[in-house]
Amino acid sequence: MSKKYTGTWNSVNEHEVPKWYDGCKFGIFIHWGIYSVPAFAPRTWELGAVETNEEWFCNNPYAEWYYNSINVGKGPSYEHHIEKYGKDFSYEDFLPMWKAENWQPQKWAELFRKAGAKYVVLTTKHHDGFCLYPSEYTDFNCEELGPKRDITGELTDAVRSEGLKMGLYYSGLIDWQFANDPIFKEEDNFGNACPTFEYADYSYNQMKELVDKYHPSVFWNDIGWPKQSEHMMPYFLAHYYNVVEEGVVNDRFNGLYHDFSTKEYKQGEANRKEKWEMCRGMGLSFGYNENEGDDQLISVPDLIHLLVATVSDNGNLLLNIGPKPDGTIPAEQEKRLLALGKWLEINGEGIYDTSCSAHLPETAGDGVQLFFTAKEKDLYVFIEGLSKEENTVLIPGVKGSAETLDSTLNVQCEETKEGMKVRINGYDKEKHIICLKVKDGE
Ligand SMILES: C[C@@H]1N[C@H](CN)[C@@H](O)[C@H](O)[C@@H]1O
Repeated sequence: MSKKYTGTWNSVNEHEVPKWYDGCKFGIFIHWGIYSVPAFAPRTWELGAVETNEEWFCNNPYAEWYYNSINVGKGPSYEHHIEKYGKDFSYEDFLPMWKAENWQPQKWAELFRKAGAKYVVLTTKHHDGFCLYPSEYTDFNCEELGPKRDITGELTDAVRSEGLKMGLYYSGLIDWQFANDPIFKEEDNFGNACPTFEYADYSYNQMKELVDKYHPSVFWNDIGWPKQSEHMMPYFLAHYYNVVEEGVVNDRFNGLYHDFSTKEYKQGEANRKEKWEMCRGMGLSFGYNENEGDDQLISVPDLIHLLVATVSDNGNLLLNIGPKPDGTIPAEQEKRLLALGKWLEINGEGIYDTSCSAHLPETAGDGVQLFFTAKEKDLYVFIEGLSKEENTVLIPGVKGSAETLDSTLNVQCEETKEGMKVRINGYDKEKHIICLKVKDGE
């Protein structure tokens, strides 16, 4: 009998992170919207690398912030807009250009499965207020305008048919249909971006309709929750968990509640003692940015490192894709997803359904890095930084014998007083990080 939650903090605080979310380790974030048409942002900084002050908001690398980037009236995106479209061309004028004419949700879902992802999170309403589902509370949605399809409904069906979990993103506190003063500083707006009871009711009703229509396995709220309806938060959470027993939420609810905490690029703190999730784009943007070609995206080795380092630290990686307005996924992004999937086909046993090991990451000399995960008593050792075909690596404090998850490698082990000395033959750089399994090694 599943637990029934009531609309009190005591009740919802009994909720625990469901095992499926911890075991999944890797998901696909999708930012698709009106902003995918202009698809423009300057390539400046990773979030968290600099202060989010006026310089950030007037040189915002997030292409999905295009509305605000022209609303501030200065900076590269503003100048680009005036030059390419003219000052009388409004953000909403892009809507008829978003046709999704080549969109095949099943192809997306198949690609996500091949990438080794186990869950997906789609933007249902980003800061521009445009809804990627037929909301009862506004006609500013993708069934009435633009693609004229229920994007959320079609993608949810396709994702679930491929055996992946479907999650939904909702911009809880910024909605430029309700409050659209230009944002120059985070503290001025994020804390009270839409300060009306009208918006508080609107957002509560939309969040509830998303739960009731799509039963999302993840409810990924962004920015925060309206102060005017903070007292309603436990009611929303109780309803969500009662409707979606496996449901899980992130930590962007005014710091009042979370199942898992989030990092975004360099912003946020990860504490390996609790479940957390890293989200980022493959470049500096979530929305598709035409300025980000193949050589400006994260490399495959760095992507595999990010996944291994995140998972070994008790995190999940939510890697974003920014589709084009016609519904295709940029080739440079698809290439990286397939490369990650190929690596996971060989090494996924050391990633999926693992937990944090008692062993902390460490260096093993000659630029070799070691990361660890555990699965009950078995220990998985990830070795990064090999360069030669034949390598000898000391794994400090580890005893027993190891086998490699990559059957094309040859591994010999020797027990020494410092730990396990492994000789690895047959390495080449296309293998990136390799993984050894030490039976009963945890
Ligand atoms: C996942 C990211 N979250 C930030 C807010 N920190 C958004 O401003 C950004 O556009 C993206 O949706």
